[in-house]
Amino acid sequence: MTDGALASPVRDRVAAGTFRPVWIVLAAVGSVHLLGVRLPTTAQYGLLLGTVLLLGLPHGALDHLTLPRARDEPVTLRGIGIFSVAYLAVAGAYGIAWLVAPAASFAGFVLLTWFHWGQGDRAHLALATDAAHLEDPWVSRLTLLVRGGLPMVVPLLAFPEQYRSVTTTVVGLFDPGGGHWLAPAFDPSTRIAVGVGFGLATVGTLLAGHYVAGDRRGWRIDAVETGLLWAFFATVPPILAIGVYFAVWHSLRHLARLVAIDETASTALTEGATGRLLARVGTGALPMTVGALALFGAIAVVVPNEPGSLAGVGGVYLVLLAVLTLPHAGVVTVLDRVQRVV
Ligand SMILES: CC1=C(/C=C/C(C)=C/C=C/C(C)=C/C=O)C(C)(C)CCC1
Ligand SMILES: [Fe+2]
Repeated sequence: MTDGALASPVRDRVAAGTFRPVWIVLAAVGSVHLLGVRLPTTAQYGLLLGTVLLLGLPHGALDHLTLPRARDEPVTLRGIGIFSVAYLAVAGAYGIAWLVAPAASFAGFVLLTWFHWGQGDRAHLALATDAAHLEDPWVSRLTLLVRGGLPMVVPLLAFPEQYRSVTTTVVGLFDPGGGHWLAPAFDPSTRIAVGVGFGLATVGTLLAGHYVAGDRRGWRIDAVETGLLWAFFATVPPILAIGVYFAVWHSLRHLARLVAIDETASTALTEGATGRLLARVGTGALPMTVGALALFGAIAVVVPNEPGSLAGVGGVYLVLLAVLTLPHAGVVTVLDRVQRVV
């Protein structure tokens, strides 16, 4: 067990809710696609936009409460005020970067997500399982690299055209044709090299984990999930795949982590009081979710080229996620240290 592992009744509930049911959802979506079913792109964007309310935005809307709760410190109005100003300053600086250099900001967004989703998965493994293999610092870093890379790299290998179209749409909000210098990323030779490299990193990381900790349950869960995510992102078109993953994988795991450090919520969880649990999480996340929605509207107005389609609105949403994820990943990085995940 790692230092930060949760108390066991909470941990068992978190594990029960975040592993198997979510694997089933991904496997079901993947299987339907293997049978040849395809959702129209607008429906895929619609589902991605559903994460505005469905777990996605709300998962970051508790950031202002996260560190005080993790450190067992009181939440004060003054603390929230200072936190919010700093948070918006970081988000705002990244927003300006989007205006100045949209293509580089997009590339930065993919790398930021790679890091952040990797750190999220690593923490969940460390906290919800006996992931002894993560106690090795190199296996821990490599696991972040592999887990975060799955949603960012595998779609590039399997669905380069949709990847390119999302890139063009998002960058095009700022500068039509501005995604030009990202074009080499979509060349077959780049994709083959990235695919081989990432495949080797995946296998190498799992082997190294097995080597340092043996065939333990936490490692087996890691291996099963890594295989499942490879298959999922190789099968399901990325706008849809990322929408599903963002809600039921990344956000659900993060929210479960926050429930575990909130006594009111974790008591409701262990007592099976679902209504009370949802009310607690929902009321906590409501104000900042509303704030994020206002920012969504503001970005739609500020981008130089007004979004003229559902894809454009989806693009604005991705820019919103980008600017919010920078300070959010900062909070999670500190949380990882407080909970001794790293
Ligand atoms: C939709 C989509 C993409 C990127 C999505 C990203 C980067 C989402 C990030 C969300 C975050 C960081 C949420 C907060 O945790 C790709 C892979 C570029 C191409 C295909 C479709
Ligand atoms: Fe997150």
